[in-house]
Amino acid sequence: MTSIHVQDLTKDYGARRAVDGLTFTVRPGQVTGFLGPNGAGKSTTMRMVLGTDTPTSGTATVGDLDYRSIPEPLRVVGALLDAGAAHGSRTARNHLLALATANRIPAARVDEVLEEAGLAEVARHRVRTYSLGMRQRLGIAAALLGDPQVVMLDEPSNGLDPEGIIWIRELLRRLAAEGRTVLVSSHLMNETATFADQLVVLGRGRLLADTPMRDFIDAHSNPRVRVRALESSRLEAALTRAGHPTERADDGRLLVEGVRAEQVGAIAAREGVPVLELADQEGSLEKAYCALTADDAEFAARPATAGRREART
Ligand SMILES: Nc1ncnc2c1ncn2[C@@H]1O[C@H](COP(=O)(O)OP(=O)(O)OP(=O)(O)O)[C@@H](O)[C@H]1O
Repeated sequence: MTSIHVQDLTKDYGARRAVDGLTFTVRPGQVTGFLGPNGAGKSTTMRMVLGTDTPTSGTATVGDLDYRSIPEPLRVVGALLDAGAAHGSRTARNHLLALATANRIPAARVDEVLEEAGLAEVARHRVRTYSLGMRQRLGIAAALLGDPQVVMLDEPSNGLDPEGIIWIRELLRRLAAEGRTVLVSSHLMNETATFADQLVVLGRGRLLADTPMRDFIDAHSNPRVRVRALESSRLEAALTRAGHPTERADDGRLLVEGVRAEQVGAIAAREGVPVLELADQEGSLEKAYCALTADDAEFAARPATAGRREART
């Protein structure tokens, strides 16, 4: 089993520290979402894993090996870092054939990945005629070419249409189910929530979180309950007396912040109010992410009066 190990990794570009003492491990058999505001250091970290950037200090290895020392790297690590990497005057098929030859991958595999990426019909078209989404699919096809144990994709949904986004989601889930190590950066939180098991979150080059996605959402969201009752006003009054002020949703349901369904159910029962519907509202990854990273966005618009949060998990 091959993991990605990042250990005390730091990268300076002149006076700018892009990655700052990062340590985390990306494990096989799950999809790890790699999140962080613009400029947080995700791409730089991925480039150091791939050996295209050299760390200022620390290490980034794949299965304990420096990427540059892996003899046929595409067979071990497949990566999409820059969808514009294919030469425009080449056909997609020739682009992949060149990569396959350099890594002693059979040519038949080229047609397999073109098929898998939905590009079989346009495989003999020049890459310069491709849309952004098609280039993205080609980059993903290239990443899969060597049937690698480790797959690392930087913003794979970029430019994809809704069908492409579903394709990517299913592909990532399948790669993880096959026991591969999958690291995926994204700015699309709702999208990430559909495929990630684990999250690594950066802010200004530092590690803000490395945790299962469910735990991350629970830790950074307030519990909230939605309830529909026959005598809403009576329940509302009882909840307020118990220290749980309510809000009324447009559909007449009550929304109660900071409690669990069982607490609301118990109060309703004590009050003798018949409850028609009662549910905990799941926190969203987007809200949890924004709560964590609000102060760490390098390029965020923020009100002049915004103060820094004291506590951070
Ligand atoms: N080649 C480079 N030369 C100088 N500075 C760089 C270089 N590459 C990245 N940086 C800087 O390093 C920081 C981290 O950038 P990086 O692209 O890794 O962030 P990111 O998290 O991938 O951002 P985004 O989500 O916008 O892609 C930024 O401040 C960026 O300007």
